[in-house]
Amino acid sequence: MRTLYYQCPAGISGDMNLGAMIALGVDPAVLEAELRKLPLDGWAIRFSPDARSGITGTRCDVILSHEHGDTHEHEHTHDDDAGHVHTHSHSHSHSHAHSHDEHHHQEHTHEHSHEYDDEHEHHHRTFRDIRAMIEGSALKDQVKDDAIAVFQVLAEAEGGVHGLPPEDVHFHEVGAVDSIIDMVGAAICWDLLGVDQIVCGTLELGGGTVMCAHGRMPVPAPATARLVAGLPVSLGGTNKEATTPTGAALLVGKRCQFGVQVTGVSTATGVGVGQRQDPNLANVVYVSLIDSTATVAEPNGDSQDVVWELAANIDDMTGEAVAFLCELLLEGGALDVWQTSAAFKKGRVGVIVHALAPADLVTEIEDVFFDHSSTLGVRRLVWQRTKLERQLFEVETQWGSVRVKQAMRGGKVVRLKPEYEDCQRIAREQGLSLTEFSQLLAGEIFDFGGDEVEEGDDA
Ligand SMILES: O=C([S-])c1cc(C(=O)S)c[n+]([C@@H]2O[C@H](COP(=O)(O)O)[C@@H](O)[C@H]2O)c1
Ligand code: NI
Repeated sequence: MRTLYYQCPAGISGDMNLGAMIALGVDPAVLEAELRKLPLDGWAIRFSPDARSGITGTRCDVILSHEHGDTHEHEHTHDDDAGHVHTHSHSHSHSHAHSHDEHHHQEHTHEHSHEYDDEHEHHHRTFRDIRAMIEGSALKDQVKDDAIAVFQVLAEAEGGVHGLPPEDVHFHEVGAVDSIIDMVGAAICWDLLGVDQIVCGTLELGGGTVMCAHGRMPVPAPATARLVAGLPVSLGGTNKEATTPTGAALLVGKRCQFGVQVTGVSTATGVGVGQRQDPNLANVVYVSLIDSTATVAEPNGDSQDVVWELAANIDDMTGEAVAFLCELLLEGGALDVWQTSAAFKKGRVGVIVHALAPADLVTEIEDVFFDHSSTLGVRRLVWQRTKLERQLFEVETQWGSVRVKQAMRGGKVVRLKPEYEDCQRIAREQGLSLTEFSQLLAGEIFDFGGDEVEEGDDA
């Protein structure tokens, strides 16, 4: 299970997220090659080292060129307090394409005076258009699903604000090419990083007001406010727009879990730098990749990992039904399954069924509990586990082949255990009790020279 853990004390926006993804290790050339699978022209993407309030990280700039043959960079600075500060001396204005302030543009002056239909040239897009474009591309299915999901939640939020069905939401700024790149780019990066889930602590929204196509609006902007309803947020950490609708949609659309515990090994960290210098707080997002299945080597040669214990109280099932449940839990990938006896309320005597689950199978094993027991709830507990190094060997004995599990500590063999299934098979064949056979075998296996064989992880 690979978790992307977002810390957003200065909020999040689409470009901050992409900067963090590159800082985490995504190859910018691979990201760009994937993005080129979209039928979009007139854009380039640039990543550069930068810093905010002394915190270094990666900054993302999406550079747009006009679609009418001009090749100059389309770089605007938008200051959310001052409104649009860039100057266009030519006649068109394309307010929809101006992502404000945080959105990767720098001040510029246009000297030319061409005329064109702004709505047409800049392709104002509905959510329906954007979804069709993504669906029709050669992107991976997982990427398409995530990209559409993040646009979907944004369309629902914008639709709620403007009184439109999500399909018909007209993505003003958000429909601009740079926003599509932010959203689809995020989906590509999550896929490249092998992310299974994303988790976030408290999300800072910011404060003050912001200028956009609707005029001056409060922060959080109405779409952001809708997106974060029900989530743990903080406000007023700065008087700027900290979390944009795009940033919030990325988290919500990817079904981010807020405030939950994450355990595992931190394999990479990345800092994404926002466009704005903010005197009140470092305008960056911190993202860590946590691998819950990774094993950490300890100095003494042991290794550590994390396992989950799932448990359910069962007081109304037959012994046979409980045994069947335990079998299915093991078949479902539980590392171990055991029962403890307990007396429950109303004088009911029953069992607690415990299953030890690797981090990447917690949901599947929980499903087995719900599908095959009468329980109404499954408890979860995370354990840090120290593991001895283990090997499984096949040993040729005078009675046939026997698998033997060997545990090592500090380079020495500290346990040797023949596999029960092999022992009972041979005990039957030889007409011996299990104890008798085990004693006969003991003499042989302490001096074996077997071949290592594959074993599944177990408790
Ligand atoms: O132009 C529109 S419709 C618009 C709507 C809203 C709402 O909340 S509704 C907000 N904004 C502002 O535009 C910029 C860019 O946002 P991105 O998500 O594209 O980064 C930002 O300041 C929004 O608050 C625009
Ligand atoms: Ni809007």
